[in-house]
Amino acid sequence: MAEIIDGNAVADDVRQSLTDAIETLADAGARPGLATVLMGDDPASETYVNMKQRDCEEVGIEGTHVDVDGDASPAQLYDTLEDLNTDPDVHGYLVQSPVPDHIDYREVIHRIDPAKDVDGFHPENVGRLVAGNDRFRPCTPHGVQKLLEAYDVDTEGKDVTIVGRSRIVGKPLANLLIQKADDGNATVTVCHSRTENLAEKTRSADIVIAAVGVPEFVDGSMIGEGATVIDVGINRVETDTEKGYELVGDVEFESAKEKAGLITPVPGGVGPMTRAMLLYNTVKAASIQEDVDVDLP
Ligand SMILES: NC(=O)C1=CN([C@@H]2O[C@H](COP(=O)(O)OP(=O)(O)OC[C@H]3O[C@@H](n4cnc5c(N)ncnc54)[C@H](OP(=O)(O)O)[C@@H]3O)[C@@H](O)[C@H]2O)C=CC1
Ligand SMILES: Nc1nc(=O)c2c([nH]1)NC[C@@H]1CN(c3ccc(C(=O)N[C@@H](CCC(=O)O)C(=O)O)cc3)C=[N+]21
Repeated sequence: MAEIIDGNAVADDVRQSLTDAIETLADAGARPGLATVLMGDDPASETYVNMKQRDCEEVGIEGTHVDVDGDASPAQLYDTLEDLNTDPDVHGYLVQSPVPDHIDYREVIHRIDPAKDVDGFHPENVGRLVAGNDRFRPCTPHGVQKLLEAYDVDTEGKDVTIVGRSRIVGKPLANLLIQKADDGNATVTVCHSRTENLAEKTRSADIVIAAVGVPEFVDGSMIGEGATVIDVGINRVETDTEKGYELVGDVEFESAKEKAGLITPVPGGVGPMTRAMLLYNTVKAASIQEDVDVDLP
């Protein structure tokens, strides 16, 4: 029976250690600023953006939010981005995905100043990461690394199987875990919808990371005895409850926890870490732009 990883507690620790860096910045007369941009009115996105703003308040980051009408033209959205690129009080910002169908998210990312790209999605930042010279690690992959570190799960020499090869989770995480670095040095297998014999690849792994977007895709039969299981998935499944939905991961928690040595829950696993690492990147962005050295956790 697995030990359950407490993502909220590790995220709290990250936030706590960031407050020292934020104080150092304050002593130098600088306050880190993060802006969130939300186009349209996707309810899940609204929840996340609100949480991100609350996180900012908690640690002393100046949070601002920009709502863009769901019917606005690409040019109108780009104007908003240009304003943020030139606003000296905004050290970092993100455009919450998904964006409406008439907007090309790739084009949006191109227009974000790479120095303010706290999601780490801009091609310049992706290239730097792949080259082993990262500036902003994407928040979810970085959060997974921090969770593993907090629970003393060494990745060096270990077999890691990632299910999912997305631009925002699977691919950058694979790149980070194969880096020649203390929090890398793993042997990584990346699975996707065309993978054959997927269960064999997860079953033989020391660490299984699920980022599939399919509720309960990975079950206990696909997990090796004692493995570490990281569930990145966040799926809203409709229920009869007052909220109307329940959050379900990409791992079938009940069967997986019987096999795993360590496992993340949903909610309370990777999600809070994603938000904590966004604050981390914002503090890093402010430190670079304000030319103030800070200690980052
Ligand atoms: N906790 C957090 O902070 C975050 C959570 N998420 C959650 O993580 C999950 C993944 O998100 P994201 O990476 O953006 O998802 P995407 O939909 O972009 O990618 C899903 C990946 O899973 C693969 N896949 C889908 N179905 C199967 C299948 N049947 N067998 C094998 N592989 C499959 C896809 O393969 P192919 O490439 O072949 O299509 C793709 O590579 C979602 O639940 C999302 O909500 C996302 C971001 C942050
Ligand atoms: N530009 C951009 N950057 C993102 O980082 C980004 C995005 N777009 N679009 C959507 C995904 C998803 N994502 C989550 C962040 C926090 C939680 C989170 O905090 N989850 C909590 C609970 C959330 C709840 O109660 O609804 C938990 O798992 O415990 C989840 C998911 C960031 N994303």
